[in-house]
Amino acid sequence: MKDRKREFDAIVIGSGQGGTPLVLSLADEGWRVALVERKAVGGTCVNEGCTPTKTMIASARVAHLVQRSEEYGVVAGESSVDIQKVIQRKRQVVESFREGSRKRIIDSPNLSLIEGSASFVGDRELEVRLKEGETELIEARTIVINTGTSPATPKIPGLERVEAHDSTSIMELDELPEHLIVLGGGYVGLEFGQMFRRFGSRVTIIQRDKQLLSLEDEDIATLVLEILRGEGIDVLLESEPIEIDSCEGNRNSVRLRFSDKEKPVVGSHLLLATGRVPNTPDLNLERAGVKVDGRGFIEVNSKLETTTKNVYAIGDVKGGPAFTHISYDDFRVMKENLVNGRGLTIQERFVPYVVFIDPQLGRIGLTEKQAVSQGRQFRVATLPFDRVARAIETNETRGMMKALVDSKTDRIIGAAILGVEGGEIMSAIQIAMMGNLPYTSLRDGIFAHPTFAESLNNVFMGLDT
Ligand SMILES: Cc1cc2nc3c(=O)[nH]c(=O)nc-3n(C[C@H](O)[C@H](O)[C@H](O)COP(=O)(O)OP(=O)(O)OC[C@H]3O[C@@H](n4cnc5c(N)ncnc54)[C@H](O)[C@@H]3O)c2cc1C
Ligand SMILES: NC(=O)c1ccc[n+]([C@@H]2O[C@H](COP(=O)([O-])OP(=O)(O)OC[C@H]3O[C@@H](n4cnc5c(N)ncnc54)[C@H](O)[C@@H]3O)[C@@H](O)[C@H]2O)c1
Repeated sequence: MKDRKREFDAIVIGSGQGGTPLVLSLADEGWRVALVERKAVGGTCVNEGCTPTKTMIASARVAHLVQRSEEYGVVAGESSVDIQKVIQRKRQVVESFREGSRKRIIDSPNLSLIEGSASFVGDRELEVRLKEGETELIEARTIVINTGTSPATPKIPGLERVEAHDSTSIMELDELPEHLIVLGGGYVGLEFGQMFRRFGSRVTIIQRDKQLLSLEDEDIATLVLEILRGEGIDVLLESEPIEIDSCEGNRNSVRLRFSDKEKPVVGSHLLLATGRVPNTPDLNLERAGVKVDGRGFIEVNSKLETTTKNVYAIGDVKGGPAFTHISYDDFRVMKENLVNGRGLTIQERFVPYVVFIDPQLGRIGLTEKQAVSQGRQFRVATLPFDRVARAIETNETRGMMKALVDSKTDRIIGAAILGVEGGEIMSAIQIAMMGNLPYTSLRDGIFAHPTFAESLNNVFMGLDT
């Protein structure tokens, strides 16, 4: 134990997507700040989430286009994927992001980076088990928890006896899986499933629910299913293994058993993509009086205040939508409230997101099923991508656009864009929603030809017929 307790104006636990900009801003304002991080600066997004996956997905898209080159009249010859080079490229991008972030932290006056694992001793005091083995006590009048989540491990008999990968370890494989079994048909399962299929692996996705991407509308989920099956991915719906074992005499084989009626699925590698759990058990939150919900997520009000005065929680650890841009918005709220006493809340903010399969699924606002359950009066506009000029010209016709418009106000209340650059087109719709424009502004707006955005004219014209 270090003998001197250090005191700060604020301590942030976890260098996630909200915590890192928050410590930099507070230090900039002259606060004496400590950032405690137990693994790597940059948190999940930079080291294990968005950055590495989107870098590898870019490689997978190139592999896919090479395989399709003859459709464009280009003869590319034999091609293969060098997974080690793919991984090397991913490591370089991650390292550049992480080191950039680390340098900004280290160079910031008033800011101390403490590398170790923090847990509460009291409501203003933390003990940090430092990486080099010692422990240190630190104290502050303001404490912000930004500790994120970790991959969940489902309770399935036999799982402990096989080698199972999570979203982090699957990006560090020595070789391409011959047959990857993906358990879970959510964001992680679909992004990795398609990626490895495009790298050349056989892929089977096993999903417990009756559709992929459980929260999405059925028409969108069905189209996603068709697209993935069209690329040769096996998808089992309403399937949940009851037991897992390894095939006798073959260390590298996993076998998933289902109920008696279904055949077992055997593969070379297993990826668990069944959700994430909050990083709260190590924090000793009860010593600070900070309450968690039944799943361990920290309870906060709309100002991100926990049940303990001057202790806040931001990002994934508070539950709710788990995206980098949401954690970053928590930072904006936190900073304005701490520095300028503005009393901002996270109520009624936009929650856009993109599932980075190819074609992408960009989403904003209500789904149709949410709009129905809220009793909203609305109209639905749809347009298949094979009626979009740019999509035909670029031979990327898979997908559809779907938008919901309030019947009384003509305002757009939700959209799902499943198509190439779906995230960018969704963002254009989001800007219209942010500006509270009626759908007619997009129907009648002049957009450059031939862009994907131009098809916003056509999708909303559908409401007039
Ligand atoms: C495979 C994958 C792909 C993803 N892709 C996307 C995407 O494309 N777009 C998107 O918006 N989101 C994506 N996400 C989600 C995104 O990564 C998270 O929403 C985001 O990182 C949340 O950040 P956060 O601020 O909550 O904390 P995190 O980024 O999770 O960081 C928390 C930090 O706290 C540290 N920590 C935990 N406990 C302690 C402790 N006791 N002491 C000290 N430090 C501690 C951890 O080591 C970690 O560094 C993806 C996630 C995964 C897993
Ligand atoms: N593009 C992005 O923004 C992006 C990408 C990756 C991850 N993320 C974030 O990470 C979080 C975690 O993603 P995820 O895909 O792990 O979780 P998820 O909750 O999105 O999906 C998990 C799926 O696994 C299924 N499942 C659970 N247990 C199962 C079992 N035993 N057998 C079969 N199926 C089972 C569930 O029905 C669910 O559909 C997401 O909520 C998201 O916020 C975001």
